[in-house]
Amino acid sequence: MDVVVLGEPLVEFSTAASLDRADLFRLSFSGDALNASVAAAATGASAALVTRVGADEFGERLVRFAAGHGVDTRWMVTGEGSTGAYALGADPTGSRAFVYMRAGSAASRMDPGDVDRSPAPQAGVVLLSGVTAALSPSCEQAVRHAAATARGRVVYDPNFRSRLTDPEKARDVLEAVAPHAALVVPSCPGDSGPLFGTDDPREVLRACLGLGARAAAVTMGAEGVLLGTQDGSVLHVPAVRTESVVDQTGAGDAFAGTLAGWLARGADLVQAVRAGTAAAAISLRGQGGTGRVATTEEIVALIGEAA
Ligand SMILES: O=C(O)C(=O)C[C@H](O)[C@H](O)COP(=O)(O)O
Repeated sequence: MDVVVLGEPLVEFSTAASLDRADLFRLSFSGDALNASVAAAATGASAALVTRVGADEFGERLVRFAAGHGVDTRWMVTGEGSTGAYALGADPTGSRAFVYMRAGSAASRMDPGDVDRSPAPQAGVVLLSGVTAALSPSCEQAVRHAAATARGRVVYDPNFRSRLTDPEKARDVLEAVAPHAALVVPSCPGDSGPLFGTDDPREVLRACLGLGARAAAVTMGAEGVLLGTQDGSVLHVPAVRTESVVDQTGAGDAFAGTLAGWLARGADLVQAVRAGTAAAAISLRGQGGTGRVATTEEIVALIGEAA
């Protein structure tokens, strides 16, 4: 398997209105792990999502949705607990608001055994996230175990969510995973404040490398990506401009999933980051986490090179 993603797919109820007023929601499917695995599969890499869904209609639909996007669903198993869901809307300031309905969900019951039963240890790239680690203590163990047992490259997206965890716990997981990571992809701002106490991207980069990650790609939205490696090289990769921004949800996951797919297909780090920035820009054109998935042709047209 080229890419294995571990985490929780979610049913998504989204609206452009504010959550305290909206009465019509669009139903779709998201969650950081699903968004990333769909993006990885779209690169032409083989990509599996390792998770559990509930024995309910939404669980079945999530599996169908992932399969429809080319994700290998053999390790999306049915377990106790319900399928997780979230509502996405605008908050009063105009930025996005999330409400989670995922406590005790089937995916939150994953444990290190789910990793051992999956192709994660042998995969070319294993993509892990702070959201997955924050779901429950057993999920945190699964993330730590997946990082420690991966023979391929580990990519870690801290994806800090204050509604799921606190900075101290999130930093603990990051410190445990970073020494195993080929690449850490923190957002700045976003992950940077809670995890590193700074919104200076160069400091965030230094901190990630200081924790032992072989490379770090600090994502800065419209400011692009700051990519640095242990040999001291630092490169600024500009963002790909896009005019029609509908919704930013899932842009970070599209970045991570796409770069994981390109890395697994033999691209170097710089190419993979460039591909990720193109996929992130295209994802801004769709509503929700999977509303607009970039094709390889679109990515190649934007960055002028192929994996
Ligand atoms: O918050 C969670 O747990 C989710 O999984 C919901 C969203 O789909 C992702 O969070 C989007 O993540 P970004 O790519 O950073 O926009």
